[in-house]
Amino acid sequence: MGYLSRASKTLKSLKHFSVTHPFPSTFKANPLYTRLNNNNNNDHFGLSNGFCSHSRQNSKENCLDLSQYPTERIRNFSIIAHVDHGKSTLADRLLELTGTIKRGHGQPQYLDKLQVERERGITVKAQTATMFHKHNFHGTDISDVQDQPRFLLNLIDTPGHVDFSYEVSRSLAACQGALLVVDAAQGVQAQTVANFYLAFESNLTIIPVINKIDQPTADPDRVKAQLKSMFDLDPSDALLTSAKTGQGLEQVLPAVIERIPPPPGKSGSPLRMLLLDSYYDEYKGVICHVAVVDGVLRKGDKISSAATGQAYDVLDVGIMHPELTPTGVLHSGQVGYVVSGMRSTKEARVGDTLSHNRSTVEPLPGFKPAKHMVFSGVYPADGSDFEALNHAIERLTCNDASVSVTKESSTALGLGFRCGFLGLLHMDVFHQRLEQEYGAHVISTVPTVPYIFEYSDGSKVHVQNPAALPSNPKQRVTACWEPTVLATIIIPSEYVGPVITLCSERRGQQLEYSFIDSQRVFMRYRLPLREIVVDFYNELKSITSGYASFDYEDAEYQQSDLVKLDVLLNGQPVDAMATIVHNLKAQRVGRELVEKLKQFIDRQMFEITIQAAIGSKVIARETISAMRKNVLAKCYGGDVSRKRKLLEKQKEGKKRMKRVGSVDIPQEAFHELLKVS
Ligand SMILES: Nc1nc2c(ncn2[C@@H]2O[C@H](COP(=O)(O)OP(=O)(O)OP(=O)(O)O)[C@@H](O)[C@H]2O)c(=O)[nH]1
Repeated sequence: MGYLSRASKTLKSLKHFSVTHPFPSTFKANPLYTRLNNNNNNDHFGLSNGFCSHSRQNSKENCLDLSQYPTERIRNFSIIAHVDHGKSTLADRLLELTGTIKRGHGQPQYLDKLQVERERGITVKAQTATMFHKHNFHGTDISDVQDQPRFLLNLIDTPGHVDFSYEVSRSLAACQGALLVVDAAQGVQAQTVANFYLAFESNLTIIPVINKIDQPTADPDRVKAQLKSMFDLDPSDALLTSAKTGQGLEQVLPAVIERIPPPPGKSGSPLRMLLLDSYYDEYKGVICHVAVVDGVLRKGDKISSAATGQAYDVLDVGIMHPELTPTGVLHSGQVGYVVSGMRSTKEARVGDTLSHNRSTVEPLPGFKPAKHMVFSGVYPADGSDFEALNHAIERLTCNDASVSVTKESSTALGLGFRCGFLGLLHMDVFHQRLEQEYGAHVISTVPTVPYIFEYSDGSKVHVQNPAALPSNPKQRVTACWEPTVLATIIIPSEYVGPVITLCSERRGQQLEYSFIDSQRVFMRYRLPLREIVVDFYNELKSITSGYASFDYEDAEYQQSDLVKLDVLLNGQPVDAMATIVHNLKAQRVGRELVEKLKQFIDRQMFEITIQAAIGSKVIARETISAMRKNVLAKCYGGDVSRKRKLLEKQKEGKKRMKRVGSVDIPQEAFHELLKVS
């Protein structure tokens, strides 16, 4: 079951409980606790020495009395790494070690709770879990584990893919340290570099963890040397672990406690908390994840938002342990959740400062707004579903604050939305979540990057939708600019040639070329964003047999020679298929577009011409000859009910088509166009 549904189930059970019984004043009565305790028998807290040990109830209650954790006994840390280097698996092991989840709980990558994360095996949302751990500082002579001081540890598991680095940077705002996980065989990769700098610039204490040392090709010494040469990290500080076999894991939490400083907040100061994330629950409304920087938050308090000035009552407050666990209070330095009756997504702004109502506090710095790299139209597959899609997008954006949404309309597709995403994977994941979590079927238009066009009257416009440009931009446009990125590419040295060729084909400019060690090359390129959003990474992977790693950060705009490419069906332009391309590539892209469309549009009762044009100049053309698609063609004789079934299926398929003029276009045609670069 996905995280959201599990969390909402928990909330539902709490809600139900509060109707039939007074809300539990002690944790003993909490049904969630009962569930955990029953599930775990003696195992839940008895996994190891030094942890919030004992299965007994009062021990759990002791842990959850948050007043016993002054900031000196709190550590907030993230796990950051390149994709697939083992963050989520390491998080699983730490949750098990501390008894927060049962060992062998069933599902690996426990904190990857969304269906899309499980299906794709990637982390998309940062997830926080609170753990309790007993620790004896070096030199302190406390031999009995029971007498050792207990620490509250907030672990934030972060995504590795470049599209989700906004999640990483937001998570780091709640932390004082980070475990930088590096695969012992693959070594430092592009996102290792990017994540290191994110943590470094946030002044976090970085603990290098060389993971997967169980692999036959593991070479921890080589990785240590890379960490030293690239980041000046002391090789003796690196922890060697295998999250798979458990080797070396016992050093991780002691290192977290001893090396990472406690959070700096002051309990006695007025309340200030940072809104880190939010999601929508059917019953409770918006659930906010917060980091309490100063002061104390209690259930029943009245709080207000610095961004909107709106006041709210705190209806519920607690920690993620790892599910929502009410505690009634959060002290400074702690990370947890707050339910405050927010009903709309617009109220929960990530990066907002929440404080006690009417108190005047300096707002926290918040976050840099998300930078949208790719824009695409999102339309309901069936035009009558617009309201349902509107509702679904509103709910989903509450859980994914990095998507921008504005309404738009298209002559071909009707009413819809223009959405801004952090990258193509982000866009893909957003669509998948709309479908899986909200049952919405959508058609998305060709993704575009945000261009700037200057018109002859001197005005400049940001263009996120190619359809917004006049068909012959050359008539009025005097200059145009496109966004660029600074890309980091790390590859084994034998692949340098093909990668340089690929980058030049994509209009890249090499900025740096150096060796990380005897086998691996580090390259920096400036590339137009348009050239990397579509299929660059796949091609890079394929020409390097999967060994390349790639990351990018946004850079400034550069002047460019851009044209609008229109697609016409039977002479009629389809606004949803228009795209902006570099003049030099227009011919090739136009040809590919019409060929793709020819493959995906079925023959119809009349001839269809498909054209790609710049202004009035047609640069590519294909024709689909007339014919009714006979779905019964292969049905020689046979049962009449079988024929009826096929015709019904054809009718059903037609519902999923978009009619542009007189031409029916299947959804897949729109999807396929996304892949043309
Ligand atoms: N041999 C070995 N495999 C491991 C180890 N740790 C993780 N893995 C495997 O590596 C793969 C990726 O692990 P994840 O924990 O999902 O990696 P991640 O860094 O969280 O991935 P993203 O969230 O997509 O960035 C999984 O198949 C794990 O089973 C390890 O110590 N040894």
